[in-house]
Amino acid sequence: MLTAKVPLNSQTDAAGAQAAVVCRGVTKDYGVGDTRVRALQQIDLEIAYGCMTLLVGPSGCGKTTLISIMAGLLDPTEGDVELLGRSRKTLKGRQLVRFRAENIGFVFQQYNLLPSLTAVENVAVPLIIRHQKRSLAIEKAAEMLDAVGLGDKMKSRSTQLSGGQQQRVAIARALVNEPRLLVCDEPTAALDAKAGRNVMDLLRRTTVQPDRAVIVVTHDNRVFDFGDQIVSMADGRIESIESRSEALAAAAHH
Ligand SMILES: Nc1ncnc2c1ncn2[C@@H]1O[C@H](COP(=O)(O)OP(=O)(O)OP(=O)(O)O)[C@@H](O)[C@H]1O
Repeated sequence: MLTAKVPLNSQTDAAGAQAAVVCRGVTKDYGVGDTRVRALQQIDLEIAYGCMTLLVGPSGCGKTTLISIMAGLLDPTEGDVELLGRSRKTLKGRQLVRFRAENIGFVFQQYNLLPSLTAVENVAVPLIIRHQKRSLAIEKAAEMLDAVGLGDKMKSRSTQLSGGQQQRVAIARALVNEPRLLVCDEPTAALDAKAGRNVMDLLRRTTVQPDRAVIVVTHDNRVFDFGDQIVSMADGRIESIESRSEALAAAAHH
């Protein structure tokens, strides 16, 4: 067991399903006084376990702000957030940093790989930071790289990899701690259509599990059919929530 996981969430909905993240009345303001910008307004949202949730909407509608709050990176101005069964208000300072490191993985549009390290060393970084023995960390990282289809690129540096391959290394790095919540901000934006679909397919295969949840912010309508639920935002609010079957039916009518 690599990480101390929090116990399963006691939060249940009417159907008895558990939610990985619950937002209640979440509002976020940036700045103060005349410069104040209300980025989120009264967001109520549940992110179910076992699902990939896509967060979509026009530029500036608040997607990055909302996932930053759901990933425990940003405090809401008002409202409650429950993260993997823990009230956000009970997580402060070093405890919050540790909770994030143990439970939440991040994948960004920019892969943020360290160019002086090999692929396997990049994937091992989160384990080494958490004081895993180097040889064990490299072993675990190699398994993860294999799982994302890069078993033959262990020793490659990022400059020798394609964009899609670098994003797969970044996904392996985000998954090496076995996070229960994976948060991805525009993971396919820098990729061509085929590499984008490969990355989404990989995210689904490796992360959609009964005790995990994945949230993906995307502009990329080429990947909408990968989501189990599609949350559309506009102007800091949630406009609609569609399940996979509804989204596919709507797409078929266009
Ligand atoms: N640090 C900040 N300070 C002030 N305003 C901010 C800050 N970050 C975001 N905003 C504002 O909050 C609103 C929501 O921004 P956010 O980045 O969450 O939107 P987004 O939907 O992710 O946009 P994009 O798709 O362009 O990345 C915007 O009006 C933005 O200008």
